[in-house]
Amino acid sequence: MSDTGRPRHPGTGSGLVLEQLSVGYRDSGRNWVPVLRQVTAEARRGELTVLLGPNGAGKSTLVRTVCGLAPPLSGHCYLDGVDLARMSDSERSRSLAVVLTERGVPGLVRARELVALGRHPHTGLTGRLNAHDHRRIAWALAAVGASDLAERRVGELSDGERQRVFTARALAQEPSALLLDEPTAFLDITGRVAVTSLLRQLAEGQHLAVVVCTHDLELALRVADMVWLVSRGQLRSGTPEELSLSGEIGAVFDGDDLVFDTDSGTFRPHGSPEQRRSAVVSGTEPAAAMTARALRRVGWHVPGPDEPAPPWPALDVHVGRHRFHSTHAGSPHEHATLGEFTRWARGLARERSTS
Ligand SMILES: Nc1ncnc2c1ncn2[C@@H]1O[C@H](COP(=O)(O)OP(=O)(O)OP(=O)(O)O)[C@@H](O)[C@H]1O
Repeated sequence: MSDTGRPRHPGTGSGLVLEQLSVGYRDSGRNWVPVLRQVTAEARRGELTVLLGPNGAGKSTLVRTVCGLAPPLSGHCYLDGVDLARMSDSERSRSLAVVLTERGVPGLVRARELVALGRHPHTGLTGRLNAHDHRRIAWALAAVGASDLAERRVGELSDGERQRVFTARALAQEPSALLLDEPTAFLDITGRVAVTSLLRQLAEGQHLAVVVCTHDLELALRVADMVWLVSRGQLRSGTPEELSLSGEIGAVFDGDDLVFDTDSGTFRPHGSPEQRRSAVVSGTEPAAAMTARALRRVGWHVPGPDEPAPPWPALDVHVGRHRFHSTHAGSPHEHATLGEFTRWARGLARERSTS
């Protein structure tokens, strides 16, 4: 029997298990339309599992079903051997914490108060926090490196800081599994690397099954223990290397402008030299504008303020207050001065025009 007193499913271990699960949505005629059919996969405790797939593949529909916001059309989803569909709402909210993409936050709430909401499934009807609850809130803030943000108002936090606080709220629930939808969506390169590494550490350190739904393909492939790849109604699971070598990542994501390079495990633009040397620059002005200018001078194609950004830039640069952060072929780079960065970018542009 499980901690909740419910029978465990014999074939399932710890973590989140999808078994022959079909998920879908209700159309305007109130009929259920399947999006993913009979998928079977496992997200183990201690591991970071990344849910990937092109737009419209069914990632959000799967997340909604696992969270209990939509019923499975058939099949099961088990958490630590217990069928989530058979859990009460309060049981589910104690075991499974969900961080959805939330931008509309009551700005006046302090970070500590927001994290305290994570204790709600444990505090009973009174909602009164005891010493254990307070310890757990402080622990959750510390676990995401946000103790110094505790008394700050949530509305004043940066996107990256806010993401940490929402993750702390989920951790305060003391869940067995953590499910996050696009946790890096509004972050710059540094923030994306930091949040992804944090989730990796939490999975291992807290022995949680962490499932992250993201479009951040290259970063995901670098840090994921397992990938759930959804496309055309199916889900394939495997390590990033397995899915790269089998050609499944390429089959799903290769496009007119982009090809998956199995040697490096990253995507590269193919086609015109402009695509191969396309760059985007964000960050503090006027340094960002000067950086774009330096990049153009050494051979990069950087769109002007009124031009659309390339969907898959070969070089993604963020100009911080004291450093230049960039991502090229999935690897982060850092330079202290614009001169140093420009020399590095010039070499890279030459490489990319000959390779
Ligand atoms: N309520 C709905 N009504 C109509 N179509 C829906 C509904 N919910 C989902 N769909 C359709 O189901 C498919 C899967 O949608 P879903 O949002 O799960 O994809 P996704 O992988 O999360 O996409 P994205 O990466 O663009 O967020 C899409 O074709 C979508 O249009």
